[in-house]
Amino acid sequence: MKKIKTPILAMALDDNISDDVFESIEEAEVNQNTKNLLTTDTNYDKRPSSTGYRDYKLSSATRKPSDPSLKILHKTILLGDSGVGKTSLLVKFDTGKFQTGNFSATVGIGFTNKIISVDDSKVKLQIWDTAGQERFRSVTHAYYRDAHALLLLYDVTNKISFDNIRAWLSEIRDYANEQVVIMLIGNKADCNPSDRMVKREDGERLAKEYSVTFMETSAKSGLNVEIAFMAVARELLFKKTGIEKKGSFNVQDYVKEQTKSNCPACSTT
Ligand SMILES: Nc1nc2c(ncn2[C@@H]2O[C@H](COP(=O)(O)OP(=O)(O)OP(=O)(O)O)[C@@H](O)[C@H]2O)c(=O)[nH]1
Repeated sequence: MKKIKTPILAMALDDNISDDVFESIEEAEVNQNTKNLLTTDTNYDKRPSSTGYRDYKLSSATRKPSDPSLKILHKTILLGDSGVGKTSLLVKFDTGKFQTGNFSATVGIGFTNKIISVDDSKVKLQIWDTAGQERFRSVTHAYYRDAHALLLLYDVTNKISFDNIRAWLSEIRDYANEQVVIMLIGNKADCNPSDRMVKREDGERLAKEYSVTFMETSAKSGLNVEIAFMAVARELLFKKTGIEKKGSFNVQDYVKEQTKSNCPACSTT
């Protein structure tokens, strides 16, 4: 089995979220285009980073998943305009860190695997961080089709990034699977009230219109970051097993419940 290392594959250990590094290329489906984008674009820096962060994910380790259920990957993709905080959200979730003032646009696409414990099950999310810049759009489209979940971000301090959400949703309709789980995320909720350009209610309204789950997050403060990925993991697990187990799970109710204690300005639809 051929292995490929991408720059974003080392993980931080957590109570219920564990690491899983250097997954097989069969599962990862990293194609040659991606490899090229990850390694040859010299417009940004001599050492391009698929994550936008120069020194993120340079360590290496090899570990095989011992649990056979972990062979099932749930492909989750972060989407949204350049600069909305996709990489920051992933880095925060993965390492618990926020790197301020270190913005360099993501080049192409790269992934991180993360195993999330949901009750007595484990869900393996393969989280793809995409470049928000227009010039990479045709590359990222190719990844939508087999995605199980999409986290679509805008920046609450950037109205244009919010206005572009409709266009993103239309692209998703064109390229993604109908069953894909979509979560709309207003990031940078830590901002000063005077910098906020998109009201939470506007995000909620748009999410309702498209029947998708909504929440506000902050990669800087960590607000709702784990909840966002946990909600996706739970929803995907429910979609896979819910019918057999005759259980019921409503992702919107889950998010509402989980986020209500965080802060009054960060609840959900
Ligand atoms: N205040 C604040 N700043 C943030 C937050 N998330 C990201 N940023 C900042 O926003 C800038 C862009 O963040 P990135 O994570 O690189 O954005 P991106 O969406 O990955 O951008 P592309 O790679 O170009 O698609 C960086 O300077 C971050 O430090 C947040 O939650 N709060």
